[in-house]
Amino acid sequence: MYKVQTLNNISVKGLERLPREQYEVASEIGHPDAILVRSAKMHDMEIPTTVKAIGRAGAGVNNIPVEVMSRRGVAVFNAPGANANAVKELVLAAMLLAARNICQAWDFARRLEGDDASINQQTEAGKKNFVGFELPGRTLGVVGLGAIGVKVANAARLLGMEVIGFDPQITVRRAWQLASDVRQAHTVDEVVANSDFVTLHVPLNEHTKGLINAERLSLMPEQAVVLNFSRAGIVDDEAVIAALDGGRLHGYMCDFPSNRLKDHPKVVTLPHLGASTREAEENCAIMVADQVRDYLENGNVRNSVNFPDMNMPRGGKGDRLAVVNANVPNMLGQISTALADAGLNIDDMYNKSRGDLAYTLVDVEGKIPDAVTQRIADVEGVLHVRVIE
Ligand SMILES: NC(=O)c1ccc[n+]([C@@H]2O[C@H](COP(=O)([O-])OP(=O)(O)OC[C@H]3O[C@@H](n4cnc5c(N)ncnc54)[C@H](O)[C@@H]3O)[C@@H](O)[C@H]2O)c1
Ligand SMILES: O=C(O)[C@H](O)COP(=O)(O)O
Repeated sequence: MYKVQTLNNISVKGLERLPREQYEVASEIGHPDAILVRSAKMHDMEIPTTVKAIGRAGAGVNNIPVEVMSRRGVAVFNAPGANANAVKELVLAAMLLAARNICQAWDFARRLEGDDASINQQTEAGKKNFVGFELPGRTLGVVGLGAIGVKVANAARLLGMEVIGFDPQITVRRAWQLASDVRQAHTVDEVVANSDFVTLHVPLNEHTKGLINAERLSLMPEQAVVLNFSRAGIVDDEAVIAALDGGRLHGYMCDFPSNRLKDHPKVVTLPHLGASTREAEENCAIMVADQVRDYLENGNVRNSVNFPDMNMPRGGKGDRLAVVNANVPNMLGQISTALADAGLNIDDMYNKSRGDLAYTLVDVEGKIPDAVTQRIADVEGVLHVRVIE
């Protein structure tokens, strides 16, 4: 029986992928084999030594101590693209909210008092304060052309906007998906200097923290709009507030409320709603549950952020050994010697590396005795080893 701990609400559609006969799933559970999580912060959490996999039912993994997990040989998975449409739709909504001053105007309308004739009179007198602008012909700058950025860029083209994008590590797959008339920028500065709207779709890390700062805001055209549906921290809140108060920025639309931001008249903060659609929650949960299950039951790896992709079909009649180790010479030699010394014949073997980490699956004829597993676990550089029956 595998044990899976959930740290957030994970869609039942995903949990249903873990059959009850084989899986015990609960928010509180001893000795879990895997953890399923959304945005719960795991950096200060004591992660049990029994954990072999962490599945993030979503995109961003900045809430997970990925490097620490890599050193422990724990695989971390996410659900790339599974919530991209949900975020795209919210970004489009936010662009329209900003362009037409909808939140401010709605707020005005909700505060109207008096009889209907008076409300009508106040409406007609007040509407001049909310005159907006239209999207066709305006330029949208997209920083980060991954699953979400590409969808936002393509949708903006269909709305008649010019689009300029920047992503120095764009994948071939995303480049194929991107509308061919999206202009390529070579720096973030080039994006911000040429965009009426700038939208951010990059992970939060040491390179993207404070990506939109006072200097970059000063390059933006007058009355531009910044959209941040990626992470708090990618935008310097103080710099944005200064740019809004100084009249350079028209608005700041984001998914991350804070005391400084939430009541500002030119800021709209939503409560981290980007991925909060039924469809996205289901997509993410299903994708990550399937991946974690395949890893626990077969050792296969798909959409991990720290392990190499690996898919070795189960054909053999014996045990499968899964070894996570440092990516250094002679590890395979030591693993196969330990098996050979125990008289175990290798049926199939697959080894791949990713950065400092290497991962090996070995199918043997017969059962692997505990002593052999222990001998391999004791090899210097082996981070984690397990036998899958
Ligand atoms: N608001 C929400 O609810 C919500 C939902 C989903 C994702 N997100 C956030 O959005 C981020 C992006 O999600 P995604 O699914 O598009 O991820 P993704 O991995 O598909 O795309 C990220 C892209 O950013 C690019 N990139 C990385 N560093 C960059 C830099 N310094 N400059 C330019 N490009 C850079 C990468 O090359 C990649 O193409 C996630 O990491 C997450 O933090 C938020
Ligand atoms: O990175 C993500 O996928 C989003 O921020 C979604 O977070 P959530 O799963 O907590 O809604």
